[in-house]
Amino acid sequence: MLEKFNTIIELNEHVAELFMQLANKSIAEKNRFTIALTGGSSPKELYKLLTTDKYRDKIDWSKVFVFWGDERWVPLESNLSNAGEAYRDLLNQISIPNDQIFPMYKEGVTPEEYANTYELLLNEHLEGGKHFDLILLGMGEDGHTASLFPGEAVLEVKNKKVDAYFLKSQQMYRITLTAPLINEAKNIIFLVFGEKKIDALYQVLEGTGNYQKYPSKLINPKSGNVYWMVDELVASKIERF
Ligand SMILES: O=C1O[C@H](COP(=O)(O)O)[C@@H](O)[C@H](O)[C@H]1O
Repeated sequence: MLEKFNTIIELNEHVAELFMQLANKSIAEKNRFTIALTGGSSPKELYKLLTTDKYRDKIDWSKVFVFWGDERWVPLESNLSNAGEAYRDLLNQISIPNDQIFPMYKEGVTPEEYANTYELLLNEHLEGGKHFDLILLGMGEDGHTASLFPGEAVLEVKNKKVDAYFLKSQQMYRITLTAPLINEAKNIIFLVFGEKKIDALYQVLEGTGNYQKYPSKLINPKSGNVYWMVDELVASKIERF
């Protein structure tokens, strides 16, 4: 489902409403809500919005279990840490038990070891060991999502839920949910806006390039919903509007 908004403010309001509805529905039905957060710049305003009076106390955060879609292998104090950003913008402002938050980073272990541990955490906490209630995703200017980067072997991984690898182009380790696991989610929300991503969005949604070139093309949930939340500017090449 592709939804276009005149402004990024309207887009974030709409996503915050949807987030609240999905959380409340899931908590009413099964007493918990499992989410994977995204990093980068795209979710910043959404996270802040969720801490405002309009949303903060309308979600029972004590029933929310927070994971990440991907992470740069850096300590949470680093300004490159996706988890660190989410703590600052959202998690430190809400009443959520600390043992329900699972950053994708741990001091003293290798990224590969922690990918295996994270997989066990997912087995334990997700419905059926694999179904997130909601995964938030961003998309880079190169069409990557989570840490599924163009041309990387991680794009072909089928037998793991979480993978870690050294991303040469950025000279750092990345850890990420794999595409098969992401596609088991009940709901996926992509947040994509701004002029710099016009071409990537067009290529992913309407272009002929394959997923090795535009990894976001891998995201196609088996039976869940995928919402592409875009602003007018980024969608300017998309013909279906
Ligand atoms: O490296 C990453 O980039 C993507 C996109 O970031 P954005 O700044 O363009 O929103 C992000 O979704 C991912 O979590 C992050 O690790």
